[in-house]
Amino acid sequence: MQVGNAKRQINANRIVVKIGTSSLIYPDGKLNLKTIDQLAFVLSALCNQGKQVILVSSGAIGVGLNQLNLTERPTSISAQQALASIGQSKLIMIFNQRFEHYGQQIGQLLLTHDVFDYPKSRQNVLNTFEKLLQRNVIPIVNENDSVAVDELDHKTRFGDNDQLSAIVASRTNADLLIMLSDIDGFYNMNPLKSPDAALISEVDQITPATFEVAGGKGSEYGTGGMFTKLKAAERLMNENRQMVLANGREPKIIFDILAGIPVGTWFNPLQRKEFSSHGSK
Ligand SMILES: Nc1ncnc2c1ncn2[C@@H]1O[C@H](COP(=O)(O)OP(=O)(O)O)[C@@H](O)[C@H]1O
Ligand SMILES: N[C@@H](CCC(=O)OP(=O)(O)O)C(=O)O
Repeated sequence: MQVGNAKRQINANRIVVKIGTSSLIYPDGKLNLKTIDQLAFVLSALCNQGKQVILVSSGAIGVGLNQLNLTERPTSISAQQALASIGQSKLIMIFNQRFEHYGQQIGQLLLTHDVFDYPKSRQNVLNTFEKLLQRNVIPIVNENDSVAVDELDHKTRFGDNDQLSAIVASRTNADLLIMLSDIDGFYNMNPLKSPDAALISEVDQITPATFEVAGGKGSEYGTGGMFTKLKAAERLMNENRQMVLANGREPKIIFDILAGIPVGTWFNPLQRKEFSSHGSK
């Protein structure tokens, strides 16, 4: 782990952006239209610049709660799956409206684990991603919460969109995963519990000690907390890919990230550093 302020070397053409529920919904359950609109603007602008963008968006259950004026997440699986069904259709409708405003087409992909487990369906979904990206369409991905189950003999759930976004970034051979959350980045202690926690600007390898400072979720609406974000970063770094974790409050931060400005936490694998320090890239 390091703390640094130098300009970052980020050359990304195919980018996966993941946004968590806590960035899309205010603590009182209302939709954060400002963030949603700015996200649509930024991603549309990137497409106009010739970048290929995939959005992994959480929020189905949160928006479902909002639609039914509920403040607490129900405990039963069936109630959560029903809420996801209500929320996902509303969420994609809002995205569609906002992206249309910026002249940007979107497509929806709701995925379960088995889609990636079986070679044929994996290839089909990867073909779909490729076709959408070739046509300058932004695929908007979420887990298919309304059908996903997780039983001993029937594991189809991803469980969280942090892992799903890393799988999508890996399978689509993306250059970068930008993970937007309700926190400025990865801290050396859980900032909710330790006011003295310091932001780590760069992580070049993830060790068991890294996981020790990862705490749980920060809000009613989050799910995995920092642990699942580190698991996502670990998966990507093992494949020599990069991830930036940053605050999603103002999605314009994505422009800074792509310009190499040191915001958030840059998970930049050691091999990549060694590679570039030899002047090969
Ligand atoms: N070491 C840490 N650094 C930063 N955040 C942490 C850390 N440990 C725990 N957290 C918590 O993780 C939360 C982000 O995860 P989560 O609530 O699941 O958000 P999201 O909806 O964006 O996935 C932060 O709000 C923070 O409270
Ligand atoms: N698929 C679920 C979100 C799961 C999830 O990982 O949520 P989050 O921690 O907010 O990214 C939903 O759309 O409600």
